[in-house]
Amino acid sequence: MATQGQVITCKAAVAYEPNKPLVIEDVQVDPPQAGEVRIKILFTALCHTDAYTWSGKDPEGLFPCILGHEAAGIVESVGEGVTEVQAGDHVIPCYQAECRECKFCKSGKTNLCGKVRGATGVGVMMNDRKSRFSVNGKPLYHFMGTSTFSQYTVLHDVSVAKIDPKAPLDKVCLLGCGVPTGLGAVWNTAKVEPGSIVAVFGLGTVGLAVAEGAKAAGASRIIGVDIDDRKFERAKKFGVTEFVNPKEHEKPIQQVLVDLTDGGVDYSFECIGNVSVMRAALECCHKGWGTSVIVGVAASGQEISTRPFQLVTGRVWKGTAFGGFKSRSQVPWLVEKYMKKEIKVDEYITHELTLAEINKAFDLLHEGDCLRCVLTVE
Ligand SMILES: NC(=O)C1=CN([C@@H]2O[C@H](COP(=O)(O)OP(=O)(O)OC[C@H]3O[C@@H](n4cnc5c(N)ncnc54)[C@H](O)[C@@H]3O)[C@@H](O)[C@H]2O)C=CC1
Ligand SMILES: N[C@@H](CCC(=O)N[C@@H](CSC=O)C(=O)NCC(=O)O)C(=O)O
Ligand SMILES: [Zn+2]
Ligand SMILES: [Zn+2]
Repeated sequence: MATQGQVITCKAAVAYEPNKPLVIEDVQVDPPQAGEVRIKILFTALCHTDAYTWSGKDPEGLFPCILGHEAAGIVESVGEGVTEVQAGDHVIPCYQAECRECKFCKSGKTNLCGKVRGATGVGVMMNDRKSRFSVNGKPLYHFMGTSTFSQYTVLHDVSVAKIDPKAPLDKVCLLGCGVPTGLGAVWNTAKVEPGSIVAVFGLGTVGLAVAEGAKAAGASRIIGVDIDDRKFERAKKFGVTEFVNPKEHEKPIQQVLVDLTDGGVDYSFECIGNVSVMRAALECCHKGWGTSVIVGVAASGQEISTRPFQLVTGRVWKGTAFGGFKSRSQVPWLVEKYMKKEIKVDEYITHELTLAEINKAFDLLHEGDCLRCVLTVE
């Protein structure tokens, strides 16, 4: 490859400061070092977690940086010792790594991986604790170990899932975050059984994927809760069977749901990132067994609370990261499921723009009818 071993200059969207428009810059991307992979990103979507970090409310948010973590691309070159991918492979960057060797990976109890998390949380690569990105000689921080708002990016090899080259990258880029998170919250974290009553708080991409997962799991009722009525019609296509808008009720939403379900739901999922809603999601669960899963990401300084009695009386409070999926092992499997039309992906894409239009894409993300906006990066 002509670019192998060379610094590549390419376009990237740089976040210089919280909430200030991203700037499309010519950035320099260093070659991958040992255990690293340089990827040509072809498509990236925007996730609300990008917006959250950009807002300045993420305690791990560092600036200037290159955001982005829901993407697909092709390996451009690999560093020394990389064996599982090679130039030309089609891949999905995985913000949640899977090394298969660390205490977490070997535990069989979690999809979290400890190998590179200490570096990805502070915006650098593990090898030399430095960034592979710079602009005019000044380093830019990496984000979530992925930084996909760039035509080229460098990842740790443990964060790269090799996928079927026949899969359409402009669609399967969504399998880098939101859709697997919702499906996995149901299948892996909650393990919803057939016949269950499920409540989904927040009907964005993640909440709709929860509904899709719950329908596939055989839930008998899937109650969608959202403050925006416009979300309801679309949610039916993802499996939501009933809708509740908390604004239309005087009683607390947890009481509304308890009354609707003869004592509470079997499973609830908070897909917003609002700590008051997290409490309601727990408290609408059935005494003795109801389980609530926190999926939404809440801002720095926010804390959850409830009466311990809620747990003493058998409700269970859990959380999920990337839906509990082991990234390198299971993202290719999710891609296959999509290819076999067993899971939706296209249906979550409501907008398509280019990397140059990224600020417009963030504006869209905050409007009610946008689920995922896919950017063409090339
Ligand atoms: N745990 C994980 O691994 C992941 C977490 N996330 C997080 O999941 C959350 C949801 O992401 P998206 O679906 O993309 O967001 P979104 O913004 O598209 O959806 C949120 C929905 O919640 C609704 N909503 C807002 N306030 C509400 C309230 N008080 N009561 C009821 N509904 C309300 C909104 O109208 C919207 O429909 C975000 O916090 C995101 O950061 C996203 C991906 C992975
Ligand atoms: N830096 C943030 C962390 C926010 C968070 O919880 N991220 C999720 C993924 S959200 C994807 O869109 C996650 O998987 N967390 C596990 C992890 O190891 O980061 C903060 O501190 O708030
Ligand atoms: Zn995300
Ligand atoms: Zn690991």
